[in-house]
Amino acid sequence: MPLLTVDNLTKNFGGLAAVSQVDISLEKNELVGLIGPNGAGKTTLFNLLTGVYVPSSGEVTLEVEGKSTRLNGMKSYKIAELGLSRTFQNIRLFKDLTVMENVLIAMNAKHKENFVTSVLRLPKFYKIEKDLKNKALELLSLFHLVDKKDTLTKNLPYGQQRRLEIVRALATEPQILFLDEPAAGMNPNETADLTNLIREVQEKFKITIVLIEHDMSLVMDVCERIYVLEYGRVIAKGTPDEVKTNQSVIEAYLGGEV
Ligand SMILES: Nc1ncnc2c1ncn2[C@@H]1O[C@H](COP(=O)(O)OP(=O)(O)OP(=O)(O)O)[C@@H](O)[C@H]1O
Repeated sequence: MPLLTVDNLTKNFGGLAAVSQVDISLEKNELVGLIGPNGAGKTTLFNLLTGVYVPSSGEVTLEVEGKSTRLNGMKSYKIAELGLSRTFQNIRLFKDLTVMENVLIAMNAKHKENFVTSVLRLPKFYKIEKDLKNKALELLSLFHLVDKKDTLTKNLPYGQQRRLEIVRALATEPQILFLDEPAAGMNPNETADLTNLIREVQEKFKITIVLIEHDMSLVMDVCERIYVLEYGRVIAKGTPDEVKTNQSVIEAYLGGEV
């Protein structure tokens, strides 16, 4: 059984089918790319899978420990609690909080502690807080951000803000992580560094990662499987080699290098 099954998913905006009859399946612990020309429906698909939009039709089913859960129409926070986390194309951090505070807020959303324990500051509260801080430091260290932990987020260079977005998404301990153009605006060195990090994260945390990315070398390098969208429909899927040589894909990219 796949971890996530997307069946015949459609989202209409007025007369426009931004996502149309999409079938996708995600296995546990795989790295999957989602590519396609501008306006193909990639972000809309992420928005449907993470509860930002309600599908017009179709099914999204999550399989956890033998139990199927239908995600259609579920609120985003509920979907996040079930282990689907994401980053956004436009960075959405708390700019006036420190790097560490941004990570801790994401963690607290997951670890809603007993009210009495937190209000009365019982010993358990301090233990939980210490554990969360250690975990946050571990994640920040993986993303080379530990020395920035007390920096206000708005003062971080752009590339580091993008990395912090991923840390924050990981802090919720997701089973599936959706990354929406994580390398957008990065220079080639930062992109290469990010490619390695994405791979490392997937291996270390044994999670499924879905990546929307315009940087083809990143997608081809890092993804085991790729889905290609055009005008809201899946026009191809397969390994990077299969996708690269697929005629519909080459045409969708106007004969450009894929
Ligand atoms: N909220 C909305 N209301 C109306 N139309 C929308 C809305 N969101 C997206 N669209 C339209 O749906 C289509 C798919 O958009 P989407 O942003 O999902 O594409 P994309 O593949 O992520 O594009 P890009 O690579 O440029 O980010 C576009 O034609 C877009 O204008």
